[in-house]
Amino acid sequence: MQDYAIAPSILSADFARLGAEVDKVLADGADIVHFDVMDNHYVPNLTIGPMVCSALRKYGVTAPIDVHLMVSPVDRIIGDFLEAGASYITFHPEASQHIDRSLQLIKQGGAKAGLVFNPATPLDVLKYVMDKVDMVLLMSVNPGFGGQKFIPGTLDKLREARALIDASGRDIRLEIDGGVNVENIREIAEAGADTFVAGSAIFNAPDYKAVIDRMRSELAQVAR
Ligand SMILES: O=C(CO)[C@H](O)[C@H](O)COP(=O)(O)O
Ligand SMILES: [Fe+2]
Repeated sequence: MQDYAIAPSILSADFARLGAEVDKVLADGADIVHFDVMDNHYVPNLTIGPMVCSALRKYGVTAPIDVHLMVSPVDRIIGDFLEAGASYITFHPEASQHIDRSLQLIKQGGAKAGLVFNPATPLDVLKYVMDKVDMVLLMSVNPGFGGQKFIPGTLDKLREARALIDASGRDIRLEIDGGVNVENIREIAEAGADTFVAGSAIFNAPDYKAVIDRMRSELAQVAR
């Protein structure tokens, strides 16, 4: 059985009660905290930064924190997130002037590094940096907002990314972000994803555990 991970996006959590929300979703079975950083420049929205990541660590969160950077420029914020306790740091290749350098900054700081591909961004650059990547994140919505609808063409792109990752022989997670829910998670896993970001599907539901349990039972039925 594949090692599937469920990563609730705290973008849809109640920010006024963030520590309690993160505790709850982890106690309810989540594996990873997905942390969306938006700068109102690379994307048309503004969210949270390294101080909030650091506050979650001080509050006692020990689970992996998966920092999804939707910021430009990328490099000058990486050090702050390394200090703040990020486990994964991913960024969009369009937002970095030097993709290889940004990946190295993350890895030299002791975090895992990843690249994020928007729905219309080709995977081309991946082959040049495969040896430095620990995570590939495919966006299944245009970045900037939670609660959007999954773009179906992402399934073919997942299959393409899965083939590249398998051919590399490296231990690289394949994460999907945007519009993931109980109804589509199985099909997404069958296309090759192993890490599932879900914001509104979990945090907008009255019972987080019920949603996560249903996601896991869908994943247990994935055809291999
Ligand atoms: O990166 C993101 C948006 O840019 C979010 O992680 C994503 O949209 C999650 O929210 P939802 O599951 O509601 O689509
Ligand atoms: Fe995200």
